[in-house]
Amino acid sequence: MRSSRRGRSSRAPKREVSLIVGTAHLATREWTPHSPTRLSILLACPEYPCNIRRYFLRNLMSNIGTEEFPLGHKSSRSALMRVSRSSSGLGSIICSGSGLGLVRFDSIQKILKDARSSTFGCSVELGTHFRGILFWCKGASIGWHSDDNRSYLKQRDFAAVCYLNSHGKDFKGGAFHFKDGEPSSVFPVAGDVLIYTADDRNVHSVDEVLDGERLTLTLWFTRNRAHDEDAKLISHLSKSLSTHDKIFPLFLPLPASSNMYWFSDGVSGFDIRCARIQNFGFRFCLSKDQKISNFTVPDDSLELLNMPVRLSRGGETYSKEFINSLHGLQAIQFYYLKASEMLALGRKQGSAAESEGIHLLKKMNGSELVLPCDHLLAEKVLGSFMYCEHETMPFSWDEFSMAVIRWEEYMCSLYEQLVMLVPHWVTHQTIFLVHTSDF
Ligand SMILES: O=C(O)CCC(=O)C(=O)O
Ligand SMILES: [Fe+2]
Repeated sequence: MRSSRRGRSSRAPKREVSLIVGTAHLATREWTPHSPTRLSILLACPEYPCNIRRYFLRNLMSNIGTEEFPLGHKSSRSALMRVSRSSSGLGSIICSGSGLGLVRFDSIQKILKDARSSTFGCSVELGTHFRGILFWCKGASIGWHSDDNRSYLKQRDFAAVCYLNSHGKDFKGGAFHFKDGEPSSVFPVAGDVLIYTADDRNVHSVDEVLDGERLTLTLWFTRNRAHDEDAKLISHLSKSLSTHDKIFPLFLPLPASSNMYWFSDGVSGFDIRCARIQNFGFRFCLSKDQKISNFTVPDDSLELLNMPVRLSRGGETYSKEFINSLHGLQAIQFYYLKASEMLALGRKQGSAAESEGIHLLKKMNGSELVLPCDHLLAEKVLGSFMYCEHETMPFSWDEFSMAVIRWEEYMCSLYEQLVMLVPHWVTHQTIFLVHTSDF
């Protein structure tokens, strides 16, 4: 469905260069324009507003690991699928306890800020009005619009859309179009970044997502420092770090209320955590303690997903207790992301899981949680892409155990980075990339 069709702006400068296509080099943070002539026109523009209105960088983020990036957010976000498009802003990511990706947000933002100032010639220090991961479920689309097209959005000056997964591979549909100028269409590929001015020189739309889930990291930059979200976020983050002296309360996902994960079409419904876990072939089980003490099942059985759970698969239950269902889901997602590496590593090292003392409790009948989940509806809403992703992957508990250990190591390393970065952010009141030599 298309909406708010708008004409081309009279503000468009005469000597306009529509687009620069370049290849970014992450190591040096430089990029090579595919057309040097265009670059010299670009460099001749001293101030904003300048002649460049958009900028398309292929492969800017490929080395950053786009698939890992949304991992924490994928499992911590709530459903909010009534509108098909949901977002996990940095604020909500921190508040949900899933601080993962924050460090990555920071490095990506630095690259984008550099790209923006060299491209758009904007000499004013820009603040970040919003950065977040946008999830586009099946059925999501957005009609013709410019990103500052509401009075409350006027503070947006530049948009940067970083594609975290790929058209054709991860989702169908979901192509991006500019109403005029080049490129007229962009078919997202993980790692590509599109930067454009938020005004009506860049009227654009996104086609309906026909299947799968489209993921972007979207940032809006502002010249009005009063709308910079950094100060708020830094204050929240430094409070969290000082309150929690251990990594886990900060990094493990704290669930929202259960109805936030519930999707209903009015007749039946499903819990997004259940739908996702069953897609991977797992089931949630009661924790050991709940079995031993005469645990009373809460009236709303979905509340059990906010309590410690265990995971089972094919009639076997894994002994580790996860602090809640989102924590278990994160471990599963990490396993599938890293499964091929784990397989290779496992073959080299033998059964690392056994040496680390992880055992399976076999055939624990009766402890599986019976939860309401309409799988046909889940498939209809989330798309069949979700249901075929992992079918071909052979599963191994040993490798799963290794993945759980690696996941925790990975969270610890991010936490350590955060502990070093936050004091710098507090001093400068901005989230920025601090070089390790400055620590
Ligand atoms: O995700 C995209 O390609 C563009 C998104 C967009 O237009 C928006 O969020 O305003
Ligand atoms: Fe937009």
